[in-house]
Amino acid sequence: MEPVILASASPRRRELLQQAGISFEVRPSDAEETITKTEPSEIVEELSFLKCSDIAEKVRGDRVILGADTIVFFQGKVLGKPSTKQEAAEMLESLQGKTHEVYTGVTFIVRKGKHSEVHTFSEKTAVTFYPMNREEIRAYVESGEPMDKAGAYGIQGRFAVFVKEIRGDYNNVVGLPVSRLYQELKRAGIPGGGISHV
Ligand SMILES: Cc1cn([C@H]2C[C@H](O)[C@@H](COP(=O)(O)OP(=O)(O)OP(=O)(O)O)O2)c(=O)[nH]c1=O
Repeated sequence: MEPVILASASPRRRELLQQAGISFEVRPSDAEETITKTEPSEIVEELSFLKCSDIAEKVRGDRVILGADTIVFFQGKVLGKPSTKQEAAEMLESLQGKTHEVYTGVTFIVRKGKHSEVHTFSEKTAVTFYPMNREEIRAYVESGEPMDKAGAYGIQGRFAVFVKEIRGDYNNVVGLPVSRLYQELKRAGIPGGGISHV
């Protein structure tokens, strides 16, 4: 089978696919991320579809194209990637000491001849932070780690010391629920669930 085409610039998604043994090549999408939904699961599913279909339109042949999107959801608000350090600090100030949810939406399109099958799903993980003081928030923001991450933190980085508890798939927080993805690829009839046994 040809490698999966990953429609994402996220280094975390690359690492997770590598770890899972799913062979892939990268073709990031620059599709505009327009939201028409209100439910967090629908938002991430819609955005993952936008990224995936953007690349699916640009590639030829029988291929599997994969897109994903991650957001943080807290008290009815969607937190994406912060655009300034100030915004990052505000996000962390609101999340510290409390529990929020991380949603990742995944779409993969299976192209066979003239036919395309679209598969979309999302996963939710609840994450609880320990309380953080001003100095801890300031120092973390200064580390630069928050800026390319939804909710202004990376569970896989130095932020780990502030994570009290998680409920659900850890990899979903990092940006790609690989176990669910593997199950869905298998269910869709992708040989070996996309894992190459070479
Ligand atoms: C909550 C959290 C998010 N993130 C990351 C995962 C995603 O890369 C990012 C959310 O932004 P996304 O818009 O989902 O993805 P992206 O812009 O990085 O890549 P692309 O659109 O090309 O697919 O936040 C972490 O790395 N660790 C975390 O703990």
